[in-house]
Amino acid sequence: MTLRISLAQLDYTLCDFDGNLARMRVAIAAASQAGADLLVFSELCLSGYYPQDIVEEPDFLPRQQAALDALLELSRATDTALAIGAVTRNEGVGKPLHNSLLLIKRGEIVLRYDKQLLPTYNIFDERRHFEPGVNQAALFELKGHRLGFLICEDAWNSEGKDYAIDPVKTLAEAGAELLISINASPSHVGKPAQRHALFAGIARHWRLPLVYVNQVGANDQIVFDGGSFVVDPLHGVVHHLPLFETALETLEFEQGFRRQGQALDQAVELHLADSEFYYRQIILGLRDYAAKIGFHKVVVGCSGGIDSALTLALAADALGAHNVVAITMPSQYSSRGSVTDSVALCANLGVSLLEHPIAELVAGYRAGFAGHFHTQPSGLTVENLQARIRGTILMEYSNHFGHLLLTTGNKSEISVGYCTLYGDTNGGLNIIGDLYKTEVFALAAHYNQRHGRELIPQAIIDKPPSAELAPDQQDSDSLPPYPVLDEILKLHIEGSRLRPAEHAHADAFVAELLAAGDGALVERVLGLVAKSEFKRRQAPPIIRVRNRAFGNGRQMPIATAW
Ligand SMILES: Nc1ncnc2c1ncn2[C@@H]1O[C@H](COP(=O)(O)OP(=O)(O)OC[C@H]2O[C@@H]([n+]3cccc(C(=O)O)c3)[C@H](O)[C@@H]2O)[C@@H](O)[C@H]1O
Ligand SMILES: Nc1ncnc2c1ncn2[C@@H]1O[C@H](COP(=O)(O)OP(=O)(O)OP(=O)(O)O)[C@@H](O)[C@H]1O
Ligand SMILES: NC(=O)CC[C@H](N)C(=O)O
Repeated sequence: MTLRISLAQLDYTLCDFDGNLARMRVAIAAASQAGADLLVFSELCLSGYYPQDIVEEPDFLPRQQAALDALLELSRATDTALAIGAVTRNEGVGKPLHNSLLLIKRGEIVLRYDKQLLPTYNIFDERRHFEPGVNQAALFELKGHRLGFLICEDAWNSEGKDYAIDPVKTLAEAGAELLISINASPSHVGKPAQRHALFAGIARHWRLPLVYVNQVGANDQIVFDGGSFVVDPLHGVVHHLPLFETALETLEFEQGFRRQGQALDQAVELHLADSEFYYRQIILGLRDYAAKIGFHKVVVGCSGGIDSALTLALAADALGAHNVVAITMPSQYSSRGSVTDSVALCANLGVSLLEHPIAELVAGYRAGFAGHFHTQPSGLTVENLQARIRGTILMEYSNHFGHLLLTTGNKSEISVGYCTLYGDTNGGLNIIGDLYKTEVFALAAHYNQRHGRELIPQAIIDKPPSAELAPDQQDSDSLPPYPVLDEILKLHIEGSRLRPAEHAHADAFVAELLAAGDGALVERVLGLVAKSEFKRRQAPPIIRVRNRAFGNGRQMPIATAW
């Protein structure tokens, strides 16, 4: 018999139980209308993924229960069964909670399954809160189809993780005929293709079709790209929902999948060029961060350099140009281009630009120290003073107008600590902090291409990177050229987590440096990375776009002899 399955790819706000329930209610109405037998939501959909230590708050479970009760009530009015994710209580030994799947039909929970493989690596920390489920085949028969349920990491055993159990095997051997996987799978460059390859392999190996539902949207650093899909054992992934957008779609399943009566029997490829992927992930990341917190406008220091230009351009697309304010703060060391290029950039983007010069403030500060320093501060102290005065001015605009300050450091600078604490590191969110400087240039070029116009002036893209904190200063005075620095950093920070092609490239590049006797340079870079951990610990959250981002994806001590 034909089974109609709806896939609900929704954007949940963490612990907004009423709001999440309202989103689910709309999906239930649409799926019922479409005659769905089963509506599949994503992992932990009632609370959103991942509520972290909020799950330990005494009123977390009662508040989630109220939403669940309302959902059970809603489900009485429809024939559509609902597969949802929720935190449940563990009545046995171990951690007090489970990460569970509940199958709901006509007001009853007809199946409960507790996630068996709990990811605890990189950005994940599920073992901190949850006890794994015991080896259990979560089977349920619906319209003559034996469905087998999984929760996200349950299917990732084959990814070199070497878990002792394989929930997919358990289900296959117990006689599942169609696998249903609910997920909260964070996005980074290369991830959608990785998922397709993994799940196509599973479907082929076990000769089982599969439905994969992911959430979409951003929660702090983490962005979910959605991209839910269905897999046919012969053809691989035969259909996917859009990336970076909410969606609800109803498919038919009998021997294979059908969409609006058409058989889905062709493999579909999902390919976004890296720059476009970064663009879409960052836009969604900023938009959701601002919306979920309640910021409407952002403020950015505009130096006439590439980092602030790209930050402004992305912010203008994410929030609307009228919601972005740029501030130019020329000093005695600022090039003419610093202001003229800023004016051109902001005019192109339609962003308002305010001028707030700092020369007098710097002079006043320097004079104020002279008595105690027995000389006026100079060198690095004055470089940092300028950055801090700018950082303070930006925070004053943020305080006064209530705008979110976007900080503008890229991954290369953040890696080696080439930034001033309480200066240009000030801010509430960093949207380009997981892009190496070479990727910042590539994304700026892509941005212009995407808009069919040179919105970011070529003069900004072409100028040599400079902090402009001292006369004729260039980044290359203190750092190796960015194409060299970035390859060393990629290998050091991301290593085995790089995509194969990136890994091979960085590996060969660094091997060549070492063969050319540049071992000291590599050592210096590694030393700078280690020494600047204290700055990263105090830095604003970064929207994650690569597999290993700074933040809780790379947890390093500060006071270490390593
Ligand atoms: N392990 C540790 N734990 C806690 N605190 C530690 C610490 N080590 C140093 N510190 C503290 O940190 C201070 C040094 O850090 P900080 O004040 O930031 O200054 P610092 O790292 O010495 O200098 C900033 C560097 O960034 C460059 N910069 C600045 C601004 C923008 C750009 C750009 O192109 O974007 C580049 C600038 O040219 C300079 O080379 C020390 O005085 C000390 O107070
Ligand atoms: N003259 C300035 N006016 C306004 N903001 C500035 C100015 N100089 C620096 N900033 C702020 O400090 C950040 C660090 O800038 P800096 O020029 O030192 O180096 P950068 O990392 O090359 O960044 P960018 O490419 O944006 O210039 C800038 O992105 C900007 O937000
Ligand atoms: N929520 C999860 O279990 C996520 C882990 C999984 N490996 C993923 O990234 O897709």
